Amino acid sequence: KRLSRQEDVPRILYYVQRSKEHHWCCAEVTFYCSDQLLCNQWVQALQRRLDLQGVRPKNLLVFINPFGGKQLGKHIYDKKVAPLFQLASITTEVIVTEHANHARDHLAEVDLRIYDGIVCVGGDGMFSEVIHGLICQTQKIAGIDQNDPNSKLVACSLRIGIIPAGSTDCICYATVGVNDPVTSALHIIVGDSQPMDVSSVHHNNTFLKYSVSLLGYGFYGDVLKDSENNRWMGPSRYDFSGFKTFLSHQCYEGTVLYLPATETLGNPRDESRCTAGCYVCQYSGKLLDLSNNKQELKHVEEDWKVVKGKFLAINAANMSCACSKSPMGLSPAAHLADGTIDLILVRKCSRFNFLRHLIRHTNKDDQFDLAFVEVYRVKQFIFTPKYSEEDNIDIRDIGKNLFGQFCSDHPACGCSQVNSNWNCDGEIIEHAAVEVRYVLFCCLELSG
Ligand SMILES: Nc1ncnc2c1ncn2[C@@H]1O[C@H](COP(=O)(O)OP(=O)(O)OP(=O)(O)O)[C@@H](O)[C@H]1O
Ligand SMILES: CCCCCCCCCCCCC/C=C/[C@@H](O)[C@H](CO)NC(C)=O
Ligand SMILES: [Ca+2]
Repeated sequence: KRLSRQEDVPRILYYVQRSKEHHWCCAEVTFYCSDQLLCNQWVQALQRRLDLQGVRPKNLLVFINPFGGKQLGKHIYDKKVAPLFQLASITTEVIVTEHANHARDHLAEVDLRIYDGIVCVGGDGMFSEVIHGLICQTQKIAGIDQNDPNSKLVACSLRIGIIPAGSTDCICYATVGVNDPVTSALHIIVGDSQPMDVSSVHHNNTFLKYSVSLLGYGFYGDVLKDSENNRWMGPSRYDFSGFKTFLSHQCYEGTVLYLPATETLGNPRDESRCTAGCYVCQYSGKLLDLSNNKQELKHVEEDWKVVKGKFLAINAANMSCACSKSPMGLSPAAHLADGTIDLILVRKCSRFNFLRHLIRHTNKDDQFDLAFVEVYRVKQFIFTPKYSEEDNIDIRDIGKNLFGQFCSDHPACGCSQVNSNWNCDGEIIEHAAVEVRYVLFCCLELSG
């Protein structure tokens, strides 16, 4: 950069600048050149360099959920993201969703070959819609039956970017390190990518959902269920329902069967923290490729472990699940793409002890260093509630009619005969009995 003379042609070069704690911003430098020809040569040479990179997207399909989080999705996209895409010469087709599952259904059908990636502006629920549409279309084309829990899914070739505009934004936070729309837009522009583990949830050999962040039964299932009635509160609905759910102190009885992940590196209580280029994920990725290409590793019955009991929470974390409320996450050492799930079992305990565990989600203390908390790194698990789901409906109805809340029927135990439901990336799964397994790490995220 040098001082401008009147006849000089100004050219602005925009670049990514790192600022505080994982934040990125767009900075610029202005060049002045009196030789027009030389100036154009420079611009063309730089453009050629950028084109050669290949990873940068040129055409994106953007979904905006206008009702996620504080309902600012459209504003965030128009004011903070679209101008950056324009500067980077990225063309976009923008769809503002009109109803829930609009993005999922569109993606399941549309010809995706013209796009270099998909962007979702919203929260975890919106990201979940997008991966469902994308995975479903990919399996349909490949003739894969998603209902068969043993099906080998085909990897999706498109990357998904998230512009955070939801309430928790845990998938964005856990992958980028922060939930900032400008940072995510810049990661998308430079073509960053991050593989992510995807788990499938089945019930009686029927496919229910895919999960990429948290699958939570008990506490997080009940928080979500209650919070859906208070969507008008925006993100604070989770605080309100969290407090109510904490006070209700419901525990749920059932059996967990799990298959420990023995071939991968690390364990849920080690000091490793998954970041871009993580060696644990790279090592595990190679192993997974090997076992996929050769023959499936056979698991004998003895490999499965059983835990029976009364649980306040069963949390299955595919990734750390870090978010602004829990900066280290529900499972700080979980990996984004190692093919495993951290299964956290919180057994029945006093309200005080449960509060100690919850508070440790928000600070750096070890939330697993408590006698009533167990954590396992698994490839697969099955949960069977003590009370069958058919009986459960009857019990719930009777309970509601007679007492308003069924748990008051046996206060001494504090254990509910009503089942909880699963919170799957912020979406409710009504079934309590589920079979969950790692299925693929295909969905590359642009904001990595
Ligand atoms: N136009 C729409 N009208 C109503 N619901 C929508 C619309 N578009 C998407 N949805 C649904 O809104 C739900 C919540 O969206 P989203 O995840 O973006 O926000 P959030 O729930 O506030 O955030 P988070 O998931 O991070 O807690 C999703 O389940 C999605 O299916
Ligand atoms: C009384 C103190 C209580 C403190 C509890 C703080 C715990 C915060 C943990 C946040 C949940 C992180 C897991 C993310 C789940 C998302 O998939 C989901 C949808 O966005 N969000 C929620 C809240 O269910
Ligand atoms: Ca994982």
